[in-house]
Amino acid sequence: MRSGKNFIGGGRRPWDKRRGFPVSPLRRSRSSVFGCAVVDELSLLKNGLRDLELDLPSEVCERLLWLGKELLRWNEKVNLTSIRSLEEVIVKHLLDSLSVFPLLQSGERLLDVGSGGGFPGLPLAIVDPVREVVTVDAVGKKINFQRHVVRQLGLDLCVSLHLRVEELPRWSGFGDGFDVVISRAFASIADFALLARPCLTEGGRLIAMKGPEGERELRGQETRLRDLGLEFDVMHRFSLPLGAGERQLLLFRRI
Ligand SMILES: C[S@@+](CC[C@H](N)C(=O)[O-])C[C@H]1O[C@@H](n2cnc3c(N)ncnc32)[C@H](O)[C@@H]1O
Repeated sequence: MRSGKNFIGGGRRPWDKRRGFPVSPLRRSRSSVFGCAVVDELSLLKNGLRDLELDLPSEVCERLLWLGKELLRWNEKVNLTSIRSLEEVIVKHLLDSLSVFPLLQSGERLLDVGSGGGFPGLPLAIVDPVREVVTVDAVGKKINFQRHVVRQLGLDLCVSLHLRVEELPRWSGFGDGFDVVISRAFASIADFALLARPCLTEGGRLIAMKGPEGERELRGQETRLRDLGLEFDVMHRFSLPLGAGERQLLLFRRI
């Protein structure tokens, strides 16, 4: 894992005490990647993680793959994602979610707004289970899935809430708010900032996970963001593996 900073390695890990986690020997099945037969699922995940400079223990990779498979299993009955293959789930959900991991600092309390099937919140909680992660979504069936994952993986510090983010400051566990509020495919930068700003601690950060449209969306919004008490900090660009698209991570700081 990158610099090992955020991962409590060695000794007994939080999930060791879990009962009933469906541990099965990893199937290293060969399969197609977006149509071309190339690598097995574990290699696809590990290669992508390496590109993100994340070196995760095998059991963490196993948990991530389990999440991907479980998402697809539930998706046969409950519509959670438009993605239908495990390869695409690995690239577009797991790896994309984890692209933000190197930007987080150890111990920061994280809120994922409009988390849908749990992205990016659940992969981030799996990789760093000693971080407090709260995910919210307005749709109950999506939160039901997330709660199932949280239970099965014993993610004791991850809480999934069925509510609108506007209601979150009234939640009993809100406390002083969140050090980092993140969203992916949730709303325009301006709307995300408006809704998320009340959830930030002083000095806290917003991270908008965007496609290539991020930079364009940001243009001309600085004054509006400043009026909300937010300042643009930095943008990170990267490409998903296998030509799955450009991504932009836009960071803002509460001033
Ligand atoms: C396009 S999905 C993105 C899901 C996930 N972040 C991802 O990238 O896969 C947007 C999600 O935002 C949720 N949402 C929309 N408005 C919301 C609000 N005001 N509060 C909480 N969730 C909201 C929707 O229910 C939906 O699940």
